[in-house]
Amino acid sequence: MIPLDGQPILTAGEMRAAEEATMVAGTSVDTLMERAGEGVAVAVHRLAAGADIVILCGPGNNGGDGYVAAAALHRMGAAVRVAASGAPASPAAVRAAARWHGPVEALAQAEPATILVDALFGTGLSRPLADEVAAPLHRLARAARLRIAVDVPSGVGSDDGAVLGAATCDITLALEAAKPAHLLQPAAQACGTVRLIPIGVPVVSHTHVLSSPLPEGERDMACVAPSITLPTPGPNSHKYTRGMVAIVAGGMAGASELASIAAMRAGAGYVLHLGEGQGPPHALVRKIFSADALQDARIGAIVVGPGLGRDDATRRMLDASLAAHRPLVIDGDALRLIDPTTIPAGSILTPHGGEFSHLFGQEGDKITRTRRAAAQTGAVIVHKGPDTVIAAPDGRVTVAGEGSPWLSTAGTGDVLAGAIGAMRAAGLDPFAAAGAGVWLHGAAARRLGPAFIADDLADALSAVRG
Ligand SMILES: NC(=O)C1=CN([C@@H]2O[C@H](COP(=O)(O)OP(=O)(O)OC[C@H]3O[C@@H](n4cnc5c(N)ncnc54)[C@H](O)[C@@H]3O)[C@@H](O)[C@H]2O)[C@@H](O)CC1
Ligand SMILES: Nc1ncnc2c1ncn2[C@@H]1O[C@H](COP(=O)(O)OP(=O)(O)O)[C@@H](O)[C@H]1O
Ligand SMILES: [K+]
Repeated sequence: MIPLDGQPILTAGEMRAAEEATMVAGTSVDTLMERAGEGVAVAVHRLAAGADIVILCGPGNNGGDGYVAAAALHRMGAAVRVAASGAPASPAAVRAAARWHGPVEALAQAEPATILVDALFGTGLSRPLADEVAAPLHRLARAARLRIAVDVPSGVGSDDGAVLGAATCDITLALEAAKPAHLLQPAAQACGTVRLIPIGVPVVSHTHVLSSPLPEGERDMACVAPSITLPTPGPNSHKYTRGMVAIVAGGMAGASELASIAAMRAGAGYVLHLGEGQGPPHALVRKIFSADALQDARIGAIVVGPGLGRDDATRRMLDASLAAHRPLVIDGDALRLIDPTTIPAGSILTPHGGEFSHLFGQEGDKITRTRRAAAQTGAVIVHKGPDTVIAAPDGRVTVAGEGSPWLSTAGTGDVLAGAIGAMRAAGLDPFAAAGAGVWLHGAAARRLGPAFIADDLADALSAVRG
């Protein structure tokens, strides 16, 4: 069982194409189903620790995996039963079902078990679950102590993360690759903890789960997405090579203060706070805002938008920021003021859902929408939320799975903007800087645990810098 960190994410269509290519290369669908079912059985056997198991099998290949797993668990000596929503329909599922020699209970009358394995529908689900399937699924899920989904919980939209009747599971065993539903809400919540079971289908994708930073030596050995890097000072570093970040302050001073402190704590060598105000930290360099102050060629990133306000004066500050021709992180109010056709290529935009819809509309799933917005603007888009999607104009996407729901507190977005500014000013390209900032932000939140405030989060960035 492999964690999702850095793994490719494939849509149902991409997964089918990868599976077909594997079959053309000589591996039969039965072999793939065998590997899937055996892998699921090994994991379930370990998780069940001797408790009784009921496997719910659907009509397609997800159900086929269930029958294979049931036969394998029986061979392992587990107390396993099968309940089916109907007869197997796909040819491979028919062959798999023939290998299960025990009784098959009707789903509607199935007795509960301590361990529920949900193999009703996988990536092939094409419409919401009918009541006659959803009702017994939920009844059996409520009665079980542990709920394990095969590939995806039955009743989620694999590509868009919609919930179409699924019962919430504790563990999802994803076959070969992550699917968007494992990361995108609300389906991700129905998945519980997601672990991968490899089944020997080579997969490539432009979409990956955001990976943790890996130490230098381990990078080539890990067969995952390019890992993120956190820029670290060397013996010859000085404050400007570590990155100078200018933060444009506006009417709501606290927000830009948070961004400034976050930039410092994320590792910037020099943070220039352009606005009124005084007080600690003493290392923060404060200057009144002027267009001239943004002309300093050493500035490696300008963060504009946190607490900026939306009046004519702040619009001029945004215009001056755009005219400075320095790398930009555009957040908050600046996302409401900006004309999307004037966004300089190479900028990083950090919209939450509302800001994103205002700029780019709402059509399509979150990954597709974000990728399209990046291609349209030439900017890296960090589409925030419990399932933050980061898209580059060239089509690369990473999705951050593990945040912390405690991030849903005022000011945490300002902290993120500052952290990304620090990464960009240190020389990372916009996509890498966005990924590094989002990772630092999530890691700091997880470290803090419950009920922190944005000020704590900014401070905690130092501790997860590594
Ligand atoms: N992609 C791969 O490499 C592999 C995939 N396998 C499994 O195959 C699954 C995909 O299999 P399928 O494409 O057969 O699809 P599913 O098994 O997910 O379900 C498709 C079947 O359910 C029906 N159906 C769809 N929505 C329904 C609804 N709401 N109510 C009632 N019936 C509905 C369809 O008409 C079809 O008969 C994966 O999730 C995975 O578990 C494995 O068997 C092995 C390898
Ligand atoms: N439920 C949640 N789970 C995980 N992360 C969340 C959740 N809610 C918000 N976040 C994260 O918290 C930050 C909030 O940013 P934003 O909405 O701009 O807030 P603010 O403007 O108050 O700073 C974003 O990084 C977002 O991804
Ligand atoms: K399933």
